[in-house]
Amino acid sequence: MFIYLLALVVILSMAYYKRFCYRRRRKGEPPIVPGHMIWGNGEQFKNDAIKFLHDSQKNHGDIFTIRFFHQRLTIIADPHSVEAMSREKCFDFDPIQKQVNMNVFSFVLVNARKMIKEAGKRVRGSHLVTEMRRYAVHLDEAFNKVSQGNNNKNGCIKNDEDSSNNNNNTDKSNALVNNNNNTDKSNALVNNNNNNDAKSHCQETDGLRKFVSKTNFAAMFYTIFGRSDDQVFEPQTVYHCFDVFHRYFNYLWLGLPIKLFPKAIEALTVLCKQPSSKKILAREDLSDYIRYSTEFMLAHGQSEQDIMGHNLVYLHVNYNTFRLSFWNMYFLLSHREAYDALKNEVSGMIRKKMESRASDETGPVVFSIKEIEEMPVLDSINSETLRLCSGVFMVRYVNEDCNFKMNNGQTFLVRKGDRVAVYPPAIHKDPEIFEDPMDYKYDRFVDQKFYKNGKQLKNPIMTFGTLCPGKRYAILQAKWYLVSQINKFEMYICNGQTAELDISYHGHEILPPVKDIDIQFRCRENYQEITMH
Ligand code: HEM
Repeated sequence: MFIYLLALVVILSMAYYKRFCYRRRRKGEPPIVPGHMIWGNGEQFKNDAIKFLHDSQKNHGDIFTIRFFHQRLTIIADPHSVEAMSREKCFDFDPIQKQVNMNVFSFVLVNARKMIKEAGKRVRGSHLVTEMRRYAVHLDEAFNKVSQGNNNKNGCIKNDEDSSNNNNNTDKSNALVNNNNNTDKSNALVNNNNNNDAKSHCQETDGLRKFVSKTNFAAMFYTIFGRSDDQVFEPQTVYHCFDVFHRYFNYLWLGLPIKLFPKAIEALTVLCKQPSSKKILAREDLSDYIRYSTEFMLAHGQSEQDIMGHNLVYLHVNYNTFRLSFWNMYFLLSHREAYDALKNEVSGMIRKKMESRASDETGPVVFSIKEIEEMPVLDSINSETLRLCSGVFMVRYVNEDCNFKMNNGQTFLVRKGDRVAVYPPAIHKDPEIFEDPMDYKYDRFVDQKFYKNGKQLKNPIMTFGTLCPGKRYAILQAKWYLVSQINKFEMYICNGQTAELDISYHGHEILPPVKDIDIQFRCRENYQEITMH
């Protein structure tokens, strides 16, 4: 009996292998990277994705096919061919977007192409200006709220008088300065940054990630959905539930049933406790994106559950901006030369604007979107974070057998039903493109061009793929967050703690840290109020 069972198992395994895993390379197809009989290249990828892809590129060239179980992925490793991949008609993003909507958030978006195209306009042009203004206001409120912590009941006070009143934490003050070896006393923006002053100011302790969630994520959340007194669908609850839910994202995306993950069900149940679409639409300060998409979905007969699913997808894409802001802050705080360079850039601009003011002019100093976008140090800092922290695959489904022409003129046959992908993290860490690619260099992108095989890269940072409609909006929010943060707060990492990227999240646009780190912060004295128009 045992022999028969064993024979059956062997026959079934061979049939599975032949049907799903075995493939003979056809003439003209990209080389196949050898892997395990059953799970293909999964383990090599999991152990060290970047090394595995760099080695495969060295051994097989700029295009090759790998396999995760039965799923084949043709990797385009040549950065110059990304544009061609993006333009290729037989490579389709829709099935990928449908897979996320269905497998992770349980809904199908009707007339998805039109909706995404039109809704995407709601974070560009004049909408971008409106949304950024809203974000700046919510961020200010969030900053005031965090600075009204245990020690500083008055929040951010903009004058000298608070210095003696709130001093009830001398020990921490000393620790704060000593731990971080901060020697900067260089300009007005940070004129209280030395031991004596530190003693006379109160500060708060928190996790950096927690701090960014209470400020950046909260401001994004209110910008998206408007303000409300909802007890469940509010930033901190949603942030915590997303944090749990995201741990299972890759499994769900690949099609594993959510029933296998009780914690994901628990988190999703809370995330779905949203107000009705009618209630959300009644909010005057609702974002243009959610207003448009909700009205579109209602007009196409979609259910309340579908609309909730879409709201979560939108929060999910925005969550990347929160992760980006965490890393931006972390790198700044752990590289004081970067911190000081940005601080000087911000204070220099504020000073210049103050000097050109009429003597009776008061109120916040106003930055335009263009000014924020054109700050070279800020731009480089943000690009460097995007380079180091992205984990995303840019994937397309192959909807028919086709010949794909690489940038160098070579043509390869790609099979219907496979997927093609670019893996930006491997390009971002290519030592031929970026010198010392594993190092953080805050000014790496200041007036620099990047080359591969002697040819300049059009887009050295590919964290947003080619399709993301929110790229400019997300970058602008992340930049404004840094400018406002550095203008308003002093912040230090406690006891030289370090944060590590959690590579088990590979596939997510921006990777989260393995764990949070402790920070101390306080509101600057005499900071100049700023705003964006
Ligand atoms: C740091 C923040 C963000 C990152 C890193 C990011 C990254 C990405 C990436 C890699 C893709 C796939 C693109 C491709 O394969 O070519 C994508 C798609 C998308 N992103 Fe973003 N994104 C971010 C923020 C946002 C924001 C704020 C929005 C809000 C509008 C947004 C909306 C979308 C949408 C709607 C798609 C699907 C596009 C389509 O189906 O054509 N993203 N994003």
